[in-house]
Amino acid sequence: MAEVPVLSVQHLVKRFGGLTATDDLNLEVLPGELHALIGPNGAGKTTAIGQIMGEITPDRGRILFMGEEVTRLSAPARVARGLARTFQITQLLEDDTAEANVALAVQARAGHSFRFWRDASRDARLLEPARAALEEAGLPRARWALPVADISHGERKQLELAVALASRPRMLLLDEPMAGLGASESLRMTEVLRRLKGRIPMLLVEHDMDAVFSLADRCSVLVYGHCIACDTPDGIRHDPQVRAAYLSEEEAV
Ligand SMILES: Nc1ncnc2c1ncn2[C@@H]1O[C@H](COP(=O)(O)OP(=O)(O)OP(=O)(O)O)[C@@H](O)[C@H]1O
Repeated sequence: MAEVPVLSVQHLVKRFGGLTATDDLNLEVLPGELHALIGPNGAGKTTAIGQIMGEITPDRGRILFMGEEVTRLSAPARVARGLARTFQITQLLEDDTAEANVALAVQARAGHSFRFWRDASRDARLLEPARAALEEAGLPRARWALPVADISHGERKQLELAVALASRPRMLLLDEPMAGLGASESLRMTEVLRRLKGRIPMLLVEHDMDAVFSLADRCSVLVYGHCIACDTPDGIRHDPQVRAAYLSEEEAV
């Protein structure tokens, strides 16, 4: 029997006025798969993630998560089902410590049972899973107690990954985790994602082609909101249509 995809996007359409940002998009992420979503600037990658998370309402089409339709569910309801995302521009509480940011995310997942705990950063029941998530995201221990404002851009990206992991997701949507990182920070993030690979299915939006080609099981290529190819990294690298539309233009291969 064929595997049920973790995520299935079917004939998705989203228009902003006269602009079709998502144009009959079909996409499947299989269990354990790291699936990259690539394409030129403005191709509609972030808009696709927004619709999968329930932050943007599609005009047409369906989204299935774990075989169940979620198209009309709210974003919090999708998070409760196990979807989590990171952002292109990090969204963290600057004055709180790295650890407290993750502890708050654990608290949010725990919901009502922690309603009366005011200080998430002091509760062992929150700190333990928070530290496990920080470990998984590869943030060095020495940085955990620092305010977010005092850590580097690369460390923020790792922290944001830890925040997403704190909700114990069944699937991760990563919107440009390497954006703004230097070469060594990108390599570190690539290694972190490689360690997560296989355990959590991931949809990775990323412009860093070295990272994409070394991590992805399959890549979908988006151009003007439409998927023009879905293949293994090797297949994508040698696809003439993809090279013409995207890769050769960016001199990525
Ligand atoms: N809220 C909005 N209102 C109007 N147009 C929008 C809105 N959000 C996105 N767009 C447009 O939709 C298109 C797709 O944008 P999107 O941010 O999804 O692309 P992207 O592939 O993620 O780009 P990048 O790689 O630069 O992040 C762009 O032309 C963008 O200007």
